Amino acid sequence: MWRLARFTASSLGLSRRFSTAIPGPCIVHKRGADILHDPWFNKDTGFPLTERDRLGLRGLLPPRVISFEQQYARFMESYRSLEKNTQGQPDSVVSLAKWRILNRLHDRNETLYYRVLIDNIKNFAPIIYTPTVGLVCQNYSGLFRRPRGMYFSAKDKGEMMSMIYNWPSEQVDMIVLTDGSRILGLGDLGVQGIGIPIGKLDMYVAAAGINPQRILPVMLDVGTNNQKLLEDRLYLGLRQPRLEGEEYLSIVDEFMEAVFTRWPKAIVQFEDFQMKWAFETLQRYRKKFCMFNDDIQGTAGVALAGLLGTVRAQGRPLSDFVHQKIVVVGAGSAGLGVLNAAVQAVSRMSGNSEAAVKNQFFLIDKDGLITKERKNIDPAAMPFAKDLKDVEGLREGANLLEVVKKVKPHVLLGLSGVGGIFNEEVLRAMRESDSPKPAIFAMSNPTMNAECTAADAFKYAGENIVFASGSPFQNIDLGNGKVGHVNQANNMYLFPGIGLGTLVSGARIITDGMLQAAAECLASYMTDEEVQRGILYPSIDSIRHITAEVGAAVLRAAVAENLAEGHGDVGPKELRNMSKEETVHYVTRNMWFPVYSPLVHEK
Ligand SMILES: NC(=O)C1=CN([C@@H]2O[C@H](COP(=O)(O)OP(=O)(O)OC[C@H]3O[C@@H](n4cnc5c(N)ncnc54)[C@H](O)[C@@H]3O)[C@@H](O)[C@H]2O)C=CC1
Ligand SMILES: CC(=O)C(=O)O
Ligand SMILES: [Mg+2]
Repeated sequence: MWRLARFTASSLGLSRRFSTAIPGPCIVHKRGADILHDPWFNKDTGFPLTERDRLGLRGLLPPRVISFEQQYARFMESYRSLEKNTQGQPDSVVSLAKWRILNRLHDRNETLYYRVLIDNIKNFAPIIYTPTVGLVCQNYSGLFRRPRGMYFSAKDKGEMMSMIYNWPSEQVDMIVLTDGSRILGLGDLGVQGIGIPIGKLDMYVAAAGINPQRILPVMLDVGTNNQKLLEDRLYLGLRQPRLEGEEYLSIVDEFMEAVFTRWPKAIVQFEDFQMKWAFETLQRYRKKFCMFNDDIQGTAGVALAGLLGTVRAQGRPLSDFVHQKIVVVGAGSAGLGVLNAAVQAVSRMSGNSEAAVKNQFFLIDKDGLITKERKNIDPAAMPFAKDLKDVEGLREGANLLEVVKKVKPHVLLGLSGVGGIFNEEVLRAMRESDSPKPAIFAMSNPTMNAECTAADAFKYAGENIVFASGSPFQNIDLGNGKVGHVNQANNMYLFPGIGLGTLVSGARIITDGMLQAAAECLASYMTDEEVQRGILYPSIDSIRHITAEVGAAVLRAAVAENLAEGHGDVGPKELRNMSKEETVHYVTRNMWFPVYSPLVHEK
């Protein structure tokens, strides 16, 4: 049962008032200490006297009832004292201390946790998401206190169909799944990669208002090839090399079958799989199950929106995108996803075939510029390999500096996972770019893996650049009142809306059309005035608003493709008849918002 409530702009971090859904009374079958130990129901000292009486809580709590607002203020006070007390300590120590205090609240009282997260998303996203989540994964075995999510391992083969019923929630809407094989730019972290699905799903709750009772972080532990972890006596995962080939795929197949048998309407987001499995599983499942790969498809949409923004920032019409020279550094799942989306966009804009519009793109991997001369070229990178006759003065394997000097690109975009690879020389070479406003996108995560820092980009490539990074950096003070704006080009601007829009449309698959709608929505979100100032993406403070817009765009695309089967009591016909504004309202109405709901019916 759902009631509508109206919240003020400040309580939701939104630019305008809008309605969202809060749960009505829920019936709790537990009693006494079991309720206090269940973070979903727990209100700590906030239980009103009637609930204490009727749920067997009398005497289990100190007598005074503390309001939600007071609890909130108390938590924020503790958080600020922690900030004060850790001043001067190394960043990693401070970040982990902040993660611990948030995680403890998450373990204890989910309503309060998600409320502080939503209201302080700008400050807390870097803790629960990138960059700190990377550090958490690296130290996971030591930080582990209580399990969160589900673990399916190679040893569970044949058991997954029954195991899936061990999850206590009746309904699951959103699953984020990893095999831990490529965690951010940190490589194979095995079972410790579970931190990523947890962080992504926290963003789902904060940004998309997915009900936290209906999320499920999942680790598929098929072993690890990380020798250090295999030798670590505290390592919590399987101590065996990663499964390969059919053995690997049979584990993923079994998991997918189990999930969709129990929850046919769930959505599975694949996250941080090494490239070969990222592409293979996407092809294998995308027409069969409701799933997408965030690193390939979410990142592509966010990068494309940013690339279109850089055209507008140059004061040029969007159609000029077809003339932009773009160097992509990193030929992995993310880099190739971006290139595929960019090629599709240019092909649409120019009316030429995809094969005919690749000249403006240059792809570099660990062995330098990829050309047709390359031996054993990865099939996924093949379409972007340069013909040497089209790149006069460049050679197979040309290094990044040579390529930048020769091509003079409008955009230099890094998805290599290699920190600092956009060094002083490379950044200085971008001063000779053919663009009046060269763009530098250092998209690798976490911060230490960014291709360059914001400060270096503005210092060496010039104050006139447009800059974006995958993890957050502070804006740069350029002196004389001028500010070098730092954008966060991160798939967090799209994946929550892709998931939410798909969920409330009731579509059973996620198509290119739905993903394209998401990217176009993000691309058109900023005003010309903002884009001229180098602001390509909205502030994370307005993440719920942008997610509602993206979700509605995804939903409308699903309707247009005749895929929307409806959700809850809203059928396909009603979805078809909704105006654009009504779809945004409908999506927003389906967002969960954390408030204490009554646990007993009023007499
Ligand atoms: N900002 C965002 O939203 C996102 C950022 N990423 C980041 O992108 C990075 C890469 O992710 P994936 O593509 O999935 O990884 P991947 O492992 O599939 O690909 C990495 C690519 O970088 C290349 N590379 C390695 N060393 C290089 C060097 N020295 N010079 C040039 N290229 C080099 C490799 O050859 C490979 O092609 C990670 O750091 C990840 O965190 C990924 C997805 C989204
Ligand atoms: C942001 C993200 O998905 C990544 O770095 O892998
Ligand atoms: Mg990822």
